[in-house]
Amino acid sequence: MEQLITVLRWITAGESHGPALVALVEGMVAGVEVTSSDIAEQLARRRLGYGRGARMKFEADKVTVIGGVRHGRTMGGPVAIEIGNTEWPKWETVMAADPVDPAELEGSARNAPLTRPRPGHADYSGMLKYGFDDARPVLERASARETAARVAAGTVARNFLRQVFGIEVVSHVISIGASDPYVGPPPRYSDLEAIDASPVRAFDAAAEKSMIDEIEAAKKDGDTLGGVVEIVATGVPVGLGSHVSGETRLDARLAAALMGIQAIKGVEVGDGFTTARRRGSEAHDEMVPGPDGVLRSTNRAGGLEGGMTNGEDLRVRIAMKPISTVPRALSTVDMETGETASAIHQRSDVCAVPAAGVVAEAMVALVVAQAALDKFGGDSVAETATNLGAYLTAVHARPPRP
Ligand SMILES: Cc1cc2nc3c(=O)[nH]c(=O)nc-3n(C[C@H](O)[C@H](O)[C@H](O)COP(=O)(O)O)c2cc1C
Ligand SMILES: C=C(O[C@@H]1CC(C(=O)O)=C[C@@H](OP(=O)(O)O)[C@H]1O)C(=O)O
Repeated sequence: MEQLITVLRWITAGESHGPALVALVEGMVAGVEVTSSDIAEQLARRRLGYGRGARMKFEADKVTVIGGVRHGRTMGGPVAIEIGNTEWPKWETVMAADPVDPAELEGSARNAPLTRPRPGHADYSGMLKYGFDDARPVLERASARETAARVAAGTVARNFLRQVFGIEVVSHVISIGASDPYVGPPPRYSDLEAIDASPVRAFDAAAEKSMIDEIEAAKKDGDTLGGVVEIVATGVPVGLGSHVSGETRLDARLAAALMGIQAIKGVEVGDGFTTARRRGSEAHDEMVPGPDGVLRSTNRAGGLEGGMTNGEDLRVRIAMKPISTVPRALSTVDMETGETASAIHQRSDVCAVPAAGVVAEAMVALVVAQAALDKFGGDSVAETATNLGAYLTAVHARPPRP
């Protein structure tokens, strides 16, 4: 029998302008408290952010939980969540699943073949790989609209982590474009409300102003921006993940999940790139005996050593590239004629870094929940909590107090 490496799995389906997106979460224990409004609340956070495009203003995310939850609690089976696209009526012919009468599509601007691939988007490689003359089927699935489904899946993981472990996940934007980066201590979960109230999801007023100035300047120039986001998980017990192989290392799993978010081009664990410039004596987190076990004087490692959590806050950063649908359209090649052309540009976000932070929180919650279920197992919240309790009793007894 094939070895089952992980218990928790998730998958999404659906296109940007299709009728709906769907998220499936398999392997979640029974008894996790989750409601449609919890999911809607997280989805609303993803839509916020200075610099997002027109679509975010007129579209709504319509949440329906279609399986796995009864009266606000998971039942142990796969959780299925549908997010209706309220834009669907405009696209129901162009994106119809069943064949349509060609006469219905004739003259439709929305159905015009997209043959001028955007440098930086999935258009070009997708057209060649899948043999399409039109980039539509590629961009429909490459689009970060899909991240709404990830946030929905992440809500189930988030609630599980809070309920059983007291783990909370928070993110904040460090910088946008060339703005002055935030330097200071990482936020706590209690700071999340204030961060969400910031139009750029900044933790600091000076950094916020610099980010907004950057977005304004880019918008004026018909340009787009990326940036850096930090994600922190608090309350994580020691020992999630494992050193025994590459694929069980939690830093590797987090990096893969975060890199899987559209437009994310870099992941840093703890002080990552800064640590590479330090000497060993200044790079690690020294240990001292404390009343409740071992204490650390710093957390440069971001709570991860040997692919395992070490009991400190888990801290990772992601680098997002600028949006590739640049209003001042970039040069490309028309795939129909072979001639030089301007890349597709209809509408777009100027900057989606604040939204990417909310998506990254969801991915961190899913990966940490997966690692927690790998370690503690169980079929119900109560069973996982009992297993956790026995482990924590053993952990807290070490080392012996002098
Ligand atoms: C929240 C979010 C919103 C995005 N919005 C846009 C957008 O409006 N226009 C665009 O061209 N790309 C946008 N992107 C990025 C593209 O989806 C992404 O660049 C594309 O799928 C190609 O993948 P890659 O950048 O990972 O190579 C967004 C990404 C995220 C995470
Ligand atoms: C719809 C969302 O993001 C979209 C992500 C996206 C892209 O290319 O990734 C392009 C834009 O879509 P459209 O081309 O239809 O304007 C964004 O609005 C969303 O986040 O819900």
